[in-house]
Amino acid sequence: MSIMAPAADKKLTGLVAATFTPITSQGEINLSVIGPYIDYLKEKQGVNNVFVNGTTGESMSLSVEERKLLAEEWCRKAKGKMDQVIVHVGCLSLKDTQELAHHAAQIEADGIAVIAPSFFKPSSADVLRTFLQEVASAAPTLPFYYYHIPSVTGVNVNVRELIEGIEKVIPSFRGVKFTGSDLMDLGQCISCIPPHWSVLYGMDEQLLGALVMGVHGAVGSTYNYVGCHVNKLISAFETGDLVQARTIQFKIQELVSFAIKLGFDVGVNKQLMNDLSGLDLGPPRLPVMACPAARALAIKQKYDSIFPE
Ligand SMILES: CC(=O)N[C@H](C=O)[C@@H](O)[C@H](O)[C@H](O)CO
Ligand SMILES: CC(=O)C(=O)O
Repeated sequence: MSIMAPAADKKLTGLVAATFTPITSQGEINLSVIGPYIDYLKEKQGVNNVFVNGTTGESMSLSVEERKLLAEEWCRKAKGKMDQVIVHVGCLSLKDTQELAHHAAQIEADGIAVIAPSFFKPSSADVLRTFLQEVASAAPTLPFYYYHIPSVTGVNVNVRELIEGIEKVIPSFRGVKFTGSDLMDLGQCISCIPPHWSVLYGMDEQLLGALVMGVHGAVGSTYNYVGCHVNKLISAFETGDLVQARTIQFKIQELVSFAIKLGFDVGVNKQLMNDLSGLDLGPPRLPVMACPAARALAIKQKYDSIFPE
C-alpha cells in the first residue's frame, strides 16, 4: 500500500449536516457551541457527518483566519463522535483556497470540498478542472469533492463533463456534492464514477428523486433539524417502501415551501435552527439579515404541526 494513501479515506454516505456557524451577539465566531452542536446532531438527529464552512455556514462572509479556527474546532470536537468532517475551503482567491486546503490536511479533516469561484467565473469545465487541480495540489492526500451549486455561484458547468477522467489530474478526487435540479447530469455522474466515490445530493426538498437516481448520501441545511425524519425516509427507500418514503418527502416539501414563502434565507434558517434545537447559534452576519422572531416562530409552528411529537 502506498504511504501516500489518505489516512481517513472511507466512502462518504448517508446524511451530512451542512452546519451553521455559531456567532455571538457581538458578531464574533463562537467556538464554544460547536461541542454541544455535535452532540445534538448525533443524539437528536442521528446525523454522523458534518459539512462545515459551506453555504449554510456563511463561509464567504468569514475571514480565512475565522474559517481556520472553526474548521479546527469542528475537527477536534468531532473526533470519536462524527464519522466524517468535510471542510469547505472554496474562496474567490485561489491562494486563500489553497491555504485553507493545506490547513484542512494539517487538522486531519476527512475531506475538503470546493465551490467554483463566482466573481471571475471559470469559462468552461476545463478551466474549472484546472482550478480544482491547483487547489487539490495543496492537500494532495485529502479526499476531494467538487461542490456544485449553480444557483449560488452562477457557474453551471456540466458536472459529468467536469469529472470525466478527473482522477488523472486529481488522484484524491472522491466525488461531488450536487446542489442542482438537473437529474440527467446527476445520473450521468453516478453512472460514470468508480465505486469508492460518492455523489451527495443537496436539494433537501427533492432528495427522494435523487435517491432513485442512485446518490450515496445527502448534504443539506435542513438535516440539522429534520435529519431524524430524513434518516427514516432513506431507510424506507432502501427497504422499497416508497409510500412511506414519499410521505416523509412530502412533509419536508410542505415545510420548505412554507418557509420559502416567508423568505427562507440563511438568517431565517439559522433562527429556525435556534428555535428547534435550543442551541444558541446567534445571528447571521451581514449582508444576511437577522430573522424577525415572529417569522421563525411561524415556521417552527408549521414544523410542529407537520411533525407532532
Ligand atoms: C442553496 C442551498 O443553500 N442549498 C442547500 C444545500 O446545498 C440546501 O440544503 C437547502 O438549504 C435546502 O434544500 C432548502 O432549500
Ligand atoms: C447547504 C449546504 O450544503 C452548504 O451549507 O454548503
